[in-house]
Amino acid sequence: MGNENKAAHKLNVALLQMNITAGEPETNFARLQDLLEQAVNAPVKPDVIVFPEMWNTGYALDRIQELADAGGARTKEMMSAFSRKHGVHLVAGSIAEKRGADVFNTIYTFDRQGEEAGQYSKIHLFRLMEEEKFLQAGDTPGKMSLEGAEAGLMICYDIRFPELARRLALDGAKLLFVPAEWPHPRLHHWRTLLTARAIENQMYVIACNRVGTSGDTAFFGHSLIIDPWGEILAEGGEEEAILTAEIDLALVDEVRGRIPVFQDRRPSLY
Ligand SMILES: O=C(O)CCC(=O)C(=O)O
Repeated sequence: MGNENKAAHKLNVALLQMNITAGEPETNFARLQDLLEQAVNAPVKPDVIVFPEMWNTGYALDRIQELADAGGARTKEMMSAFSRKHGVHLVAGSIAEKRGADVFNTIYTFDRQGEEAGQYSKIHLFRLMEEEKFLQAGDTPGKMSLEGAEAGLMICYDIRFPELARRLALDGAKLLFVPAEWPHPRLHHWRTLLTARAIENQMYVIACNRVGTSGDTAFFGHSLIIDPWGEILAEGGEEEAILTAEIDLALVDEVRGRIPVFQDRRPSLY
């Protein structure tokens, strides 16, 4: 397994900042499998691997009913087997998931034994990409457990809603995972919002964006791993890449001790 000697609170994180071909799940599954193999065969083996949003179909929303993964079955089978084989946690991006007559934008997560460790369907659908016309919104905040720590799950547009990240932090999250398909020209918003979520909640923010183009829309990558003090530990460029960083969960408590924001809140006033 490789990482047995590390302190329990230290984790190596890898982000698969991949290109996604809209409407071609076969191409995307093959690409993802290739990147996963690269990630687990790197000199420093990851403890947790994160993928971008809607990586199976991209934003082929007009065909999403036929393209979405029914019950997430294909994704779950592949990811469960991979995480078990390699003893790695997966935050398996999000996929277009067919559930009954509806399609959701859903994250599945898996532990080192290949068991499902929590899931989340996007709560805030993004009108600029017409998500609300084709997708059903989730109605429950997303959480997973990671080596005994709580982590929150959010997807892309969700980061514009600070209340959701705060709710997850109040419920015990020390990390926040954010799969995304965030396009140009809003790089400034992406970096600022993610950094703010990390600083205000004194938590790790681990955000995996896609690269490449889809129609007229260009996605800039710039996946980010941000520590609870707001320092950027890793940031992607605009090309396909695997980004890595070591995180130390002990830093969350240390930063929360440095500035006691959670003790000083006055929720009765606002
Ligand atoms: O909020 C934004 O600017 C981008 C959001 C987005 O692309 C999404 O949620 O898919």
